[in-house]
Amino acid sequence: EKISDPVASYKLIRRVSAEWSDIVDYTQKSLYETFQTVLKYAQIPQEEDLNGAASGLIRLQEIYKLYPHNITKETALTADEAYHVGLVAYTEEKFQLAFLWFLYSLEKLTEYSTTTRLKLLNYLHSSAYDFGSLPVAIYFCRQHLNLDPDNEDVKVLLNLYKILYSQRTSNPDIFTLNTGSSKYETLCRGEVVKRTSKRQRALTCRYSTGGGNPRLMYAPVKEEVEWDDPQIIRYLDIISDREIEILKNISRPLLSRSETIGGVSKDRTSQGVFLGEDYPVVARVSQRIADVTGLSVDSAESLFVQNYGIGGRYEPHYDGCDDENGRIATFLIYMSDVAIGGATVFPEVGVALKPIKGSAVFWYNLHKNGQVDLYTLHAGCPVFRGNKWVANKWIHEYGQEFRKPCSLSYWE
Ligand SMILES: O=C(O)CCC(=O)C(=O)O
Ligand SMILES: [Fe+2]
Repeated sequence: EKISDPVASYKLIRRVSAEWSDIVDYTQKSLYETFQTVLKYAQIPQEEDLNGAASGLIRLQEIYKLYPHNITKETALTADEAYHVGLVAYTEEKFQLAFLWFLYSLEKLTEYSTTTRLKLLNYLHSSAYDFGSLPVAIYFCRQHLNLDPDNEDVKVLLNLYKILYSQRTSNPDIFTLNTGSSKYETLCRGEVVKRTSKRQRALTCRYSTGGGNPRLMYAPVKEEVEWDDPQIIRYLDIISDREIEILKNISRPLLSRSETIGGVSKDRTSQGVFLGEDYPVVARVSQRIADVTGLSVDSAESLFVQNYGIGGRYEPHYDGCDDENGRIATFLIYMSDVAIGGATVFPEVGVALKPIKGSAVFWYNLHKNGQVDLYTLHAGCPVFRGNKWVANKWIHEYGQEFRKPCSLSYWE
């Protein structure tokens, strides 16, 4: 949480996961039982966590168009570390990034590295080949053969690459990254769509008492329209720094990997926990949500607190579904600022919402007729620098009959 540089964070995870097992081995021999118990239950990063961190770096590179040299500007990786990131990219079939990491590793190679030149050359030509860049594959294959002239397998490969090269016309440039061009990725990079002046005029702000709610009369909330259709409202200063600290402190020891409908997934790399109303601060936040939105929170889900680490993200999805008592609305509270990245984006409408600590955004996922509003597709962009904390309150249909009545039109 304290480390904001993604590469430094990767290195720390790597160090702890590697060195910890040495400490464990060493202390197995000790007689101190309590120490052993601590070791057994401590949550020390495992190989899976380390691979996850490498995968996070790769996702950041893809979205923000970062070469190994860009992302390691502040913190360099060693040849062994870069080799590991390359391997993870390779297993994810991201051959161009794998290639660039192997190349970086080659540059950083020293006599103390565990990784060898031979291994790297082997991966360099395979990843260039897999990417479709045959001249580069041939170049590194020749280098490989220079170093290991009797290797028959490599000779066969070199011939194969040559034959394929003579037959192929396309030759993609493996040294130049192309950014993902999906709307989601564009928005995450901050390439905002220009707004028409009519649209801009609709984006107003005001103090609101939630339609004369007694609890808000003396302390109206600051409300900003972030988008008009679907309406996305931002509430500023909706939660205090002290409440945020309490929520984080309650959540920290309880966090576990968030899931999607299909279970744990690469699409959603955050940790989360549902907090019950028996915590006074949670009950207070729920009441405030009910006050400002004018909706009932009786049928809502418990508050879901989430933390996103390196490259942590939630790929585009809908919160709502057509079920009876579906998630009619989302109230998303930002419990941290994020130095770079981590915006909530709506690719169908071209909106990017920056996390602002203490603020919240609110939108309806469902039309009045209960069907999903397809414009509410949204995503949490990868966190590039810093740490992102949010809390979600998903509000459901039951209980809103008189607060958000259906329309007379079936289509509305
Ligand atoms: O973290 C974000 O910005 C979005 C989170 C989200 O969409 C969700 O948890 O459903
Ligand atoms: Fe969502």
